[in-house]
Amino acid sequence: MSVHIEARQGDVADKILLPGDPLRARYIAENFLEDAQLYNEVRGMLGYTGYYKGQRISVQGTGMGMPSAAIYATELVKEYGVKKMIRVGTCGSIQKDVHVRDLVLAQAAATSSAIIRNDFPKHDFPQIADFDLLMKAYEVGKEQGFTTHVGNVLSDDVFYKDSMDDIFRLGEHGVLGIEMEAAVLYYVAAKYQVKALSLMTVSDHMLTGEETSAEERQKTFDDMMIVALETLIQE
Ligand SMILES: O=P(O)(O)O[C@H]1O[C@H](CO)[C@@H](O)[C@H]1O
Ligand SMILES: O=c1cc[nH]c(=O)[nH]1
Repeated sequence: MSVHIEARQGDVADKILLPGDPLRARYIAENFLEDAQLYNEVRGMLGYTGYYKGQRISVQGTGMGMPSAAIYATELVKEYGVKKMIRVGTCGSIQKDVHVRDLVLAQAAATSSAIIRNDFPKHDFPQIADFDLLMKAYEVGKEQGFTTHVGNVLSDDVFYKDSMDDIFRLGEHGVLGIEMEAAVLYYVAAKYQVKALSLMTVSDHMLTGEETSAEERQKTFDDMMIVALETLIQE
């Protein structure tokens, strides 16, 4: 057991998917994994281990925001020996040509979080994806015919913002979308020398207000899971 995960040693696979929403973890376990076993219910942050195409894979909810994601990523790596982590999340687009339902691969993540700045007050330490995971996910996305964008995202501490001015300025500097966890996932991976990648489905559009139906959203989530799972087993 670790502080926030009640799994026993060996219950968690060394390859893991990390959705923010614990119910997305359950959805993945029920729809993509064979023989999935629940290993965590502490705080309702569901975690499962099962098999995808014969390979042992886990899926663990991380909650919303960087403090929560950092807790789960750290315990998974330090206490359970996880080596490859892929976040399967959602983001809001801040680019005209990045549409709702597209897939965003976070090559890097800017952040407003103090977590990294507190550790490195004198350095701007870039948060980057593992190159092999990134390359493989891009290849899989293209092979599957999914609209796949690669670039910077913003991992923000604030969901309800008083002003979008800075966010849209980041868009003018090429940032593709905003979400709340990728940067710290990359930071934990760098700290403990493991591999991490963040994939996001665009759930809403901050510039155009573009929306999608629940059914379409579900289909796109499924596309993202295929990219993430195929990447985890091939890389
Ligand atoms: O859908 P998830 O993975 O939770 O990701 C996004 O959704 C949440 C905000 O609604 C934040 O966690 C953000 O990063
Ligand atoms: O707009 C959005 C959409 C998903 N996640 C966020 O953090 N913001």
